[in-house]
Amino acid sequence: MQTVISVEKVSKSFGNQQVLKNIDMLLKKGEIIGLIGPSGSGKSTLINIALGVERADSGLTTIFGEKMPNRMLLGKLGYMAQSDSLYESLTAKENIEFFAEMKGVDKKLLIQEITRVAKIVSLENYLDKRVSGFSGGMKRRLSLAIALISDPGLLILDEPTVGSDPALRLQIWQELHRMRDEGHAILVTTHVMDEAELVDRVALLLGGELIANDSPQNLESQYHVDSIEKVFLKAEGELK
Ligand SMILES: Nc1ncnc2c1ncn2[C@@H]1O[C@H](COP(=O)(O)OP(=O)(O)OP(=O)(O)O)[C@@H](O)[C@H]1O
Repeated sequence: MQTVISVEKVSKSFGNQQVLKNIDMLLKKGEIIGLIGPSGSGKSTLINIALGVERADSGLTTIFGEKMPNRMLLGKLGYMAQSDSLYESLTAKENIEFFAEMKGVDKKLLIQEITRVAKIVSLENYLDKRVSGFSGGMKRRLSLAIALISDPGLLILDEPTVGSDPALRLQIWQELHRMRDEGHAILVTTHVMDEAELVDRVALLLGGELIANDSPQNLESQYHVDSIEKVFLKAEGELK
């Protein structure tokens, strides 16, 4: 399978704090990787380095075989950051429209595309409402809708389901699985351990190192436990 994100021997320090130590990670087409780790373990830093927003001290990262940042790749990539960057004074529809135009979506297909992505996150009835009146969860969902514009080959989602209720989480995960089955590559971070059971591979960052990188089933049998939550606790030394 084609490699979509390649991270090779990446290290990064902020001052004298080493956040990432010699990280290797591959994300392939048709695969969902769940990047998990305690708060402050470097998940966002690793994503920012892969996206070319942050510079690694050493090592090499590529996306679709190209060094980032690379404008040519923007249309193939959907990114949802940990904090929403939305235009509060605009409506949800105007926000999606703005980003869709930036991504070069054909004007004739714009309405169809807005409706498609809004439906996935159950915001189709709020399209004409201003974002300033949205709850935190609604803003997360709008950010996810924006990341899904033009069905990108790679999705990078930092905590996509924060503020979503269980039914909506299920709907979002069904959509992620559908995209994966169609051959998209997805990198997702989450603090919700139930969600880590739904990925193809769990990448566990701890103490600056990727201490596990395998399917949820393999990790559970390796750690002799029955959930990823327990793998996580055991790896952290909390569970005997
Ligand atoms: N620009 C920066 N300057 C200095 N320190 C930074 C910077 N960015 C991140 N850090 C530090 O690097 C560490 C990793 O941060 P990062 O945001 O990557 O963690 P995370 O795993 O994404 O956390 P969370 O789960 O809370 O989002 C933290 O200790 C953070 O304070």
